[in-house]
Amino acid sequence: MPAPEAVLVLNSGSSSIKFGLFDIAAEPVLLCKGLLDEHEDKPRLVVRDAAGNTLFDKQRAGAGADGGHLFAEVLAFIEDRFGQGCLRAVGHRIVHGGPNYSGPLVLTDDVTAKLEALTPLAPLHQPRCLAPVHAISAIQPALIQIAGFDTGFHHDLKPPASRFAIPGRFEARGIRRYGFHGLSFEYVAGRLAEIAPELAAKRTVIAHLGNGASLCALRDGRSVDTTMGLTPLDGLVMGTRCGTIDPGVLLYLQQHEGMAVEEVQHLLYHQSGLLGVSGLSADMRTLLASREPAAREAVDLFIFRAAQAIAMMATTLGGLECLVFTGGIGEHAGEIRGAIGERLAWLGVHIDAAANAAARERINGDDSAIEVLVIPTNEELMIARHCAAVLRAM
Ligand SMILES: Nc1ncnc2c1ncn2[C@@H]1O[C@H](COP(=O)(O)OP(=O)(O)O)[C@@H](O)[C@H]1O
Ligand SMILES: CC(=O)OP(=O)(O)O
Ligand SMILES: [Mg+2]
Repeated sequence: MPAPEAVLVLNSGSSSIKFGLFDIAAEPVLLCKGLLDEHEDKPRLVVRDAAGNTLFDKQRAGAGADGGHLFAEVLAFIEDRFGQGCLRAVGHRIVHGGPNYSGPLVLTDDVTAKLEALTPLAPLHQPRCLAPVHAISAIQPALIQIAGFDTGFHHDLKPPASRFAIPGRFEARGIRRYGFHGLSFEYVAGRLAEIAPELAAKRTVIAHLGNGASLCALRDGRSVDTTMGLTPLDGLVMGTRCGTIDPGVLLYLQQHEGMAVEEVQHLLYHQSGLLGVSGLSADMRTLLASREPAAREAVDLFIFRAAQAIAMMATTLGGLECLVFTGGIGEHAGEIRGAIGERLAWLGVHIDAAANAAARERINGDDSAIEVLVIPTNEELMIARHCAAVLRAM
């Protein structure tokens, strides 16, 4: 078998790095996927084939994370299995593109440095997205690396959706609403057009409910509003992030609770959201299984705020015809989808209990005024498509 023309895609999240290897000779096809877990004291590399069978699972004992070494192992595994020189490029999910970057592009040292300078706008994500870029260029300096931006899909967001109600001079300095999860929204919007072309032009809200969570309002398949802002801290309740909060709380904490700026940042990014409210876990599965009242309170707040925000997006769109759930919670937690649907019954949402429990693609009841779908996201495939386009243009 000839060596494939492959791209390795890295999706660096807040707790682990997912990756996919794609053959990009034609429409990208997944060759294998896996997980790089640098957390705790035993870095772990797991590789599975496209069907999910484990090809490689190695947990190395040893003190401290050693991310660079894990990347060397991934690259060696790929060459070993798929042939020397098969790798054309590495694609990365970069969370913040700032005002200057939206479409996929080749990461030069200059671009990487400019993206690094955006770290204050996504402190939880940006360093974790960029660390693999450095690690890989140290191992294989000649390998092309390509960025796909989470902010890119919202690039055309316009006022009033893009504006904060602060003086315009701040906007001129790039302090505006950007939005995130764009690779996921772009993939899901494309998939929606494939599986239900009649819905492609409908007023649609996509709910990406994962560890991070946000909504996107789509008109004619394009983003016209979203719940995240300058940073991925705004909007919905998330695993460890607070989402929308009275900005007066931040001032109060600093002025009257004696908290330093860094402590407030840590509180809002790492200790809030589902984890903060429940005092138990950031993981929706754990909370749904718990009998602790505080766990229930966290789940109820998540549902309340998600439903409120969907209605807000519907107002942007001047109505709602289609609602799509995606992300770890959106795809797997039927209880959460059902409860959000109940709170939106007044809007004409009716989720069919049996279809929802079975996580079918279409979960609305026949009498629902709004189509409700579950579409699994695939950020890695979206990045692979972007990489293929960049390589073709080179
Ligand atoms: N079967 C399930 N039931 C409820 N929640 C689930 C289920 N599977 C995954 N989740 C939740 O999905 C969230 C992680 O979402 P995911 O999109 O995978 O996160 P990430 O942003 O890290 O990619 C966690 O809160 C997890 O508990
Ligand atoms: C932007 C964002 O919130 O990403 P994640 O869901 O991976 O945390
Ligand atoms: Mg995610």
